[in-house]
Amino acid sequence: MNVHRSYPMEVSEEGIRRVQPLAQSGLSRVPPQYIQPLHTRPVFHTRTEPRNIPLIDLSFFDPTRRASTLESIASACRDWGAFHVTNHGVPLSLLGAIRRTGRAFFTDCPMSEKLRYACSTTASEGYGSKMLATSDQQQDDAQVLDWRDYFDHHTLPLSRRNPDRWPEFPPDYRDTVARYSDEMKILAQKLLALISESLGLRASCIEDAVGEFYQNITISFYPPCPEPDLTLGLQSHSDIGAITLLIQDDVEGLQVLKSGDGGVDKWVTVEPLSDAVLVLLADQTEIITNGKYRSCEHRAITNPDRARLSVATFHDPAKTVKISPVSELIDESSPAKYRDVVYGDYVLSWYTKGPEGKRNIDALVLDS
Ligand SMILES: O=C(O)CCC(=O)C(=O)O
Ligand SMILES: [Fe+2]
Repeated sequence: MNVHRSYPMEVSEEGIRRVQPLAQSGLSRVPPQYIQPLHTRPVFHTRTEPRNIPLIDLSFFDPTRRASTLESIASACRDWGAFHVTNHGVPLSLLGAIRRTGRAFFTDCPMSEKLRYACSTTASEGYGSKMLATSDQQQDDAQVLDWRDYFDHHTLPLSRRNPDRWPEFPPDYRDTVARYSDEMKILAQKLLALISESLGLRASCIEDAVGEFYQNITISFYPPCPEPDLTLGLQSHSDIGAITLLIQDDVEGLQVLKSGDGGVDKWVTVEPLSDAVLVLLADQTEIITNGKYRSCEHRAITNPDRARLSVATFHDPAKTVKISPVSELIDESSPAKYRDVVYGDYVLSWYTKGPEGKRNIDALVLDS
């Protein structure tokens, strides 16, 4: 059966299936390409033992609080690779504005208008949904699609920023994304400095290793899904750059993988906190810190009732930058654990092999 043709309504001109019209078509079962194999399906657990990721208040003024904040950052980075920050300096009205404008684009813009911004390759800017990577039907049948549409913006360096390629609706969309980009850059710098200091490094150490930020902002929209136990909004992955700053609306869905006692990993749902920003360490920070801090594996689950929105701001090195563990963290008793990698090669391998879990960074681990 040609499954592509059996759901004609939601396939756009360039052949990419958008999830939102599919969800709105009132189907009671998801098409087969969205069904996860048994081992990656979300297992719904009763929340008898709620566990929250660490919450760190960045408003320290006296030296004693600064020392304990650095200590909290160190343990959050070691144990989770993720933490919430409050009093982060980003105006709360701007967090509200980007959630509002992002949601308005997805819910109030007609599809014909959205498709003016359609992007057709995974790395390009614009309105997208996960695509089948090949034109080979058999191979396509083996792939699983995410229950998600998104808009990706190239925001920094300024030479990559062209707001004409972003939605015109709602009217403050472009200005909001540009202001949000600038604020997130400042916060990412502040956080990389604190993360460096929490390892006893000079404040600029990790930022120096990353170099000028290549920043992308992805607004993800997860429509309600009729079969949440069979699907994922976004498959499990770690982000490939240096540091990701994420906000969500009030609908739960993001989960982080927490390694537990006895080597048992558990998915923990990240509680939506409207004023907080979630920090996710990404793969290049794991390499730079020689594995002292690990990147955070995460995924998004779906729900049957409410659409969910998140805004992820990625800060990556330039493609030409060589990433390696910093010399300050290497000595005889703690040798380099990762081989050097040119960031562009890392990205290429990610797009070739796919994001599943953390297998890309695992390929760089040196034998001890
Ligand atoms: O929607 C979310 O909360 C996660 C988004 C994400 O992980 C990503 O875009 O890389
Ligand atoms: Fe991610």
